[in-house]
Amino acid sequence: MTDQAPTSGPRSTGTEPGVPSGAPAPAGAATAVPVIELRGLTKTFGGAKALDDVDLTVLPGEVHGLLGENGSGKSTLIKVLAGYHTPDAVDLKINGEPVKLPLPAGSFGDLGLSFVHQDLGLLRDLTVIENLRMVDLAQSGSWRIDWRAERRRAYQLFDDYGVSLDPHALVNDISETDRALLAIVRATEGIKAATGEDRRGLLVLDEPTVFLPREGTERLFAIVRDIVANHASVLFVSHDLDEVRQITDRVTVLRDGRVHGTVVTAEATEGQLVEMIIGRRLAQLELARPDASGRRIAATVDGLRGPGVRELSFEVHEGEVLGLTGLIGSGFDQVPYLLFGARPCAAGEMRVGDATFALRSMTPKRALRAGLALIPADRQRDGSVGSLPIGDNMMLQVLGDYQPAQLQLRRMRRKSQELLNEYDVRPPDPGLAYQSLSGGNQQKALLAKWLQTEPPLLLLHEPTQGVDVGAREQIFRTLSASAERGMAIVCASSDYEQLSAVCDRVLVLGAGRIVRELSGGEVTKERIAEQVYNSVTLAEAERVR
Ligand SMILES: Nc1ncnc2c1ncn2[C@@H]1O[C@H](COP(=O)(O)OP(=O)(O)OP(=O)(O)O)[C@@H](O)[C@H]1O
Repeated sequence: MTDQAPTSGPRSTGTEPGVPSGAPAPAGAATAVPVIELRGLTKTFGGAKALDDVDLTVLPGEVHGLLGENGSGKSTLIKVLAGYHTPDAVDLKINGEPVKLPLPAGSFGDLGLSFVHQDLGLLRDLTVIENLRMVDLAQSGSWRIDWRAERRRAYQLFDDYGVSLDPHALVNDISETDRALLAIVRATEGIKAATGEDRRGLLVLDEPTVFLPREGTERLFAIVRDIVANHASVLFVSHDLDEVRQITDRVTVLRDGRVHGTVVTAEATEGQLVEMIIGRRLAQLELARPDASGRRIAATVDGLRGPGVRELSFEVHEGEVLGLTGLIGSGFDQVPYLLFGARPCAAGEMRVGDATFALRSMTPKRALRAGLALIPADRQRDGSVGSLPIGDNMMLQVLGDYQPAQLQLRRMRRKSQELLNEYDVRPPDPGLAYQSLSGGNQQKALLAKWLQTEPPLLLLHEPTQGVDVGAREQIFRTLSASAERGMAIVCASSDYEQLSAVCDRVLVLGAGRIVRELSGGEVTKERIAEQVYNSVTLAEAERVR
């Protein structure tokens, strides 16, 4: 059975093939055979139903959004399609042909499916070019690889996509943004190769924009439009409703593993989509905090230089949330890692309280001792131990408060349970492996882990990426409350809505320097966006001056 969207809201199209009138109809789709027709998909993990009798139809030439709260089953659906999970039950047709799941490894490409998974699916110890060509080279059967020709092709390809990537760089050493772009280029090339002249295919993008600053998203959307113009389709998973409304034709909303409804995007307001996703409306978020500019300075950064950062000096007050933003390559996203000693920097000093640190010799250990905490964007790699239970992950940082640990296990478990409930991590079971949590729930657990330590200076990079609209608001409130208690927070983000919701002040970076400071009433989504777009000109003017 399929729940349907409220009748007073946007017109539900159910899950039947066919394009409703009023939708930006993909050419010829009304009569066309669906690219994907899923019926009755059910998947359980250890008795818990992650997907329950799900139907989904994606039409040719359509961008279809897949929405839902954290843990509602979106990635599981995608991993079933990719052959990673074996479903309990499903009927699947691809381009009208019945297909038996799970697909043998690697065979989804032959059926015209291509994926960008949430974790991007790249091998970090290999180079950019090896990741790009991995599958083709493995399947080519040739014993010799002409690396010079491969490099030429890679440069040409990156040029065509307007991305600047070094083919020989190790994937481990490139930025999160570049990794996302690489995965997108690889998958897009995959679908082009698979769909050829008139075969129809599906590019599946599971939260592809979380690592992409605004202009990266625009580049991705241009790629998506190009794909659907050529009659292939895209399944697009995102928590960003602006993006969803901009790029999708229809959306299907999952709630607790079941289809809540499928609607024509153009006929739904943002409020209606929110209500379909979380089952309630969001109240206007007002986080009025006292002005922190007169409070004591919590940290001063002087002359910071490092990869992407040319000369940066700023201070942050106790109780202040300071935002850092900019375009790709402006350096804003490097700052939290450089200050924490997680990436090597060339020069600079930081004063925290009474202590002064040469940033060149900063290490995470010293940073922690100085009262800093870092919540990185790449939670799977940098923020956690995936195979350990959620509870252990959350208590790692405060083990010292529970000594001897063998005798305090029950207290630790109680505390981690409390935190899971407070941060609405689902399922709230401290004994489950951290990696079995959905992406957004991992992020909530990570925030809980660090915020409980009440660090005097908290460094954040894209703190709500992958988090659903309801939980995101809860996180904004938590950050605001932490600041009110005196915590100084530095938040690097390209999410202007997030910055405007939580920040007292925002520094816009261009070419590694501060080009604009916004404070008070200037900290709005529109004003931040405007200044970021102007930052190239501002950075150039600054350089000439
Ligand atoms: N390998 C696994 N083992 C156990 N449970 C799992 C596993 N993978 C997913 N789950 C559970 O299945 C449910 C659906 O997870 P899924 O990752 O599909 O959610 P999602 O909608 O993609 O969420 P998000 O928006 O946070 O990425 C969650 O309760 C999750 O904990």
